[in-house]
This record gives sequence, C-alpha cells and structure tokens, in this order.
Amino acid sequence: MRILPLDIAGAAILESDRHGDERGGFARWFCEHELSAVLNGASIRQMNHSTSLQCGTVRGMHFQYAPQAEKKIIRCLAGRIFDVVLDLRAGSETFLQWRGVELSGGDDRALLIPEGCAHGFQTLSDQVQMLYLHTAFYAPELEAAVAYNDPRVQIAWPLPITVVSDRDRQHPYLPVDFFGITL
Ligand SMILES: Cc1cn([C@H]2C[C@H](O)[C@@H](COP(=O)(O)OP(=O)(O)O[C@H]3O[C@H](C)C(=O)[C@H](O)[C@H]3O)O2)c(=O)[nH]c1=O
Repeated sequence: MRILPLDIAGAAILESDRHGDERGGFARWFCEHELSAVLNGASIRQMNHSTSLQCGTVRGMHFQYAPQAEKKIIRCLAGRIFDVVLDLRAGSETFLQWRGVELSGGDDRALLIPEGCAHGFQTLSDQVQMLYLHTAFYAPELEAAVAYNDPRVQIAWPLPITVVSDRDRQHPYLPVDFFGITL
C-alpha cells in the first residue's frame, strides 16, 4: 500500500495495487503493518457501510470528541464521491481548513481521516456505496458535527446539494469563539 500524505497533518490517501489475472483482480485494502506509520498503534474497532441513492447527496461533517476521537479510513465501493476532511484541531496550522479528494468505486484508493478532523462527502453519482473503518467505538454522547455549509469553513461542494439528512441540516454554525478541539 502507498501512503500519500495530504497537507493536513495525519490525513492521507491510501493507494493499493490491484493484481490482475484471467479471473479478474485482487487488492489488499488494509494492513495493520503497512499502515503502522499512520495508525500509530490504533486498531480498527468498527466497520460501517452506507448507501446514498441520489447524486448530490451530502453527509457530514461528523467527528467524535476524545476519548472516543477516531481515525477513519473512507472507501468508495460504488459510484463516485467528493470526500472532505476538515481540520478542527486547536493550534493546528491548518485549523478550519478543508481538503477534498475524489474517490470512486474500484479505484483502490481510500482517504485516511485523523482524529480531531471532521469528515463528510458529496455523492457525484447515483447509487453510491461507502465503507468506513473506525478506530474508536461509536459514541453518540461524544459525536458532534460541523454544518456542511458553515460560513467559517466554506466547503466548495462540487454539485448543487440535493439530499441532506434532517440531523445534518440542524448542526449549528461554529461560534466565533470556537478555537478548536483538543485530543
Ligand atoms: C456512525 C454510526 C451511526 N449509527 C446510527 C446513527 C444514525 O441513527 C444512523 C445513521 O448515522 P449517521 O446519520 O451518522 O450516518 P452518516 O450521516 O452516513 O454518517 C456517516 O457518514 C459520515 C460522512 C461520517 O463521517 C460518519 O462517520 C458516518 O457514520 O446510524 C450507528 O448506529 N452506529 C454508528 O456507528
């Protein structure tokens, strides 16, 4: 696996080689040893799957507070998405900056989201399927989110937004005195 760091500390694109033969193909999508440099001892605790039916759907921007702050490895299984990592870490050089990466089913690429960063995506096609690996257990009491349209962040979603959950519509904007989260 190749680790291609983004300029948000701890965020990276993870690329796998696919071995092809007359039957089809094979690729390793996760290896605790090969990813040890970015996992820093964290283990995968949960794996989730989502489906999004309509192009233009936005999910996010979600994160969990410590002590259940989590790394996520985000992979698109079907369709295409614009995947976004948003730095919420107090004192970070890229505080409140976001980066977007296009992922698609079969591209053998994933986005690594570090602790202290929020994650979200917009679907660029219908019928998107996503796979999420989490290094912490789901903790609703420590779950939080930044509004996908927060004016302090100004994420440039590529397409007109079509579908957002009621919950994601109701996240408050960041207060002016929000200086970041600590891990
Ligand atoms: C994460 C999680 C959620 N849930 C429940 C909570 C809701 O009732 C329902 C859907 O959850 P949510 O609306 O948070 O799902 P998404 O908006 O697709 O969030 C997902 O996509 C965004 C972009 C992310 O980054 C999240 O980590 C990921 O969970 O499943 C569970 O029961 N267990 C879980 O581990």
